[in-house]
Amino acid sequence: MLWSGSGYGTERNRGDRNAARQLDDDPQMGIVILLSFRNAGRATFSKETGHPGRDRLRNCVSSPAESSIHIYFAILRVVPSPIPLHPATNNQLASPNTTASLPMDFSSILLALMAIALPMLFHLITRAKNNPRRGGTTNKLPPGSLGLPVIGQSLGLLRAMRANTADRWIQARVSRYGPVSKLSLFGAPTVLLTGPAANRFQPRSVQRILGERSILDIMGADHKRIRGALAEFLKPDMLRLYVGRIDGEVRHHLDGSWDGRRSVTVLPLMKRLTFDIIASLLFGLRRGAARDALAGDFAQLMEGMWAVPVDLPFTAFRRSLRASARARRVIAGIARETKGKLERGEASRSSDLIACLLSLADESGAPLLSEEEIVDNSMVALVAGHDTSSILMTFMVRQLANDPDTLAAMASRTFSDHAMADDAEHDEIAKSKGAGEALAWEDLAKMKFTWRVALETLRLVPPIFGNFRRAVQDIEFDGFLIPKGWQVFWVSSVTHMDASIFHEPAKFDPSRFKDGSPATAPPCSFVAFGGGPRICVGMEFARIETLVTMHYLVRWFRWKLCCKEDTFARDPMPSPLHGLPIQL
Ligand code: HEM
Repeated sequence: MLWSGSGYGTERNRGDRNAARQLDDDPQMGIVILLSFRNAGRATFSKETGHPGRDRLRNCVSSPAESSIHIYFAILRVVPSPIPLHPATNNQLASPNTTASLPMDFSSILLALMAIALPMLFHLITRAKNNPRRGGTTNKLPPGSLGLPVIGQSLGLLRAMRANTADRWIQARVSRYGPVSKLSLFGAPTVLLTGPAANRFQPRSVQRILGERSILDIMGADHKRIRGALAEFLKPDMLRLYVGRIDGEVRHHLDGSWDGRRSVTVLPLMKRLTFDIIASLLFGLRRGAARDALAGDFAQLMEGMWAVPVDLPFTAFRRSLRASARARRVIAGIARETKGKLERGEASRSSDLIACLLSLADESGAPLLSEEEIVDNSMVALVAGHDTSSILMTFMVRQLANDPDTLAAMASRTFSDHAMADDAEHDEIAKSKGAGEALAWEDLAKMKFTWRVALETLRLVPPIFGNFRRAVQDIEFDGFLIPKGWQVFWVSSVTHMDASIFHEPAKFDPSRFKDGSPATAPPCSFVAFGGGPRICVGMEFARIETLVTMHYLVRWFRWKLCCKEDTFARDPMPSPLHGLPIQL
């Protein structure tokens, strides 16, 4: 529950500078956690080699309270944690050896001392302010205990996450204190909220790796302007032009990386496929060395997004910043080239995202977005777009491996009963196409059941664990006060697994999305794509690439899971055991 930034790591490092500054300005800042998005729950704690895991977890929070959280995690970094490795993954906790490999120079020692002192001070100040005997606001704060200074309930939660029992951990709090409760996490006072109503807060974010002018970092009119610009390209009217190009990427990928193999590992392949699709559509990058290099840079960039934001040699964060700088140079170069092409009439607004953004002008005819904004938001779209859909498709493959009825409703159960499967929607569509003919927009409209399967998969395993919001003013929530400046965090599990909203919530039942959304569900109940003014702007894009990919997968392949143990971890994005190896 500590990762943020729409789950793309987009907020992890945000506000590193601001955080410390704002903490000074306002010692009362804290975190509010909205437990309304699914918390599938397990954070892995990794090697100190820059692998995501613990590094990721410790850095994803970037709020006014973030500095104390980062410092808290710095403690975990220099002091070996007593918490054991979760057996289900290869990820390891930092051992004394791995910590010993850290450069324990003066800055590390200073960091460690600050790590201990600042959160404690912060905790004590906040506690004092909230003490009723001192005229604080405790009487309006929710029930619950802040626990021990600095540590609070953090270790209990972290342990639960690593054991993939965070859902239960949270549910236990809800049973004990009700839907709104306070606790202390990572050195900051925190409020847990549950229910659809909790999904309606405004986010804040700052992002170091993706740039300061990204949609994730800005608010108000600027957010509207940039969102409007991205939506211009990501709207259905525009995307319908690209179904053929996506179809080409999918078929090329399946031909090259799946066909003729006896087994494949799904998650990394899906990541590469979604990267290729998005690089092609957003940047017009064709297959080849430039695209491969950018894919490498993005993989490195992603690792650092969940790393401690300490810009020192050999850290994942430093590597990520460097990869980000390289990627930005490439994108800036593409933007310059595209500008030239637009001027010479060799490209049009609909060529790709960059051409579209460059073509937009305000009422006075001036460019709507600055060059920096174009680069930053292209970076966001690339990160946001490929790390999410890839997870959705991976978990659909996992589901279909053990769910022959769902598979049969999508395509024939086996290749041999093909002729009998008249009602299977992908077989129906295929019958209407000529050999090798690409799918078209109209075909996607017929894939209703497949999209329901996707939505149900997203309900059970939302790629985005949650996101941060910040109270821009004092808020009354359910009779309790969320003070201005407190960070608010929503997670999806409680809402998605709420039996009063989703009947038999643990059951995989695509029919609950028959009309596109659960018939009786209140607004903000299905929140895999978020909700409100920050709802995912790439939803339609995700729908298209998912449907096209699933069409060819279920028509061309049958598969079995290789691992007997069918588990997944939150790393912090959901990640099936060993990346989901399957036998084809
Ligand atoms: C299955 C796939 C996807 C899922 C589950 C997903 C989920 C989300 C979620 C939960 C948010 C945050 C909403 C909030 O804070 O309330 C979000 C925001 C966003 N998504 Fe997606 N997303 C997906 C695919 C995509 C794709 C393909 C793109 C781009 C091509 C994209 C671009 C964005 C952007 C730019 C935002 C920020 C919107 C804003 O702040 O106004 N997403 N997404």
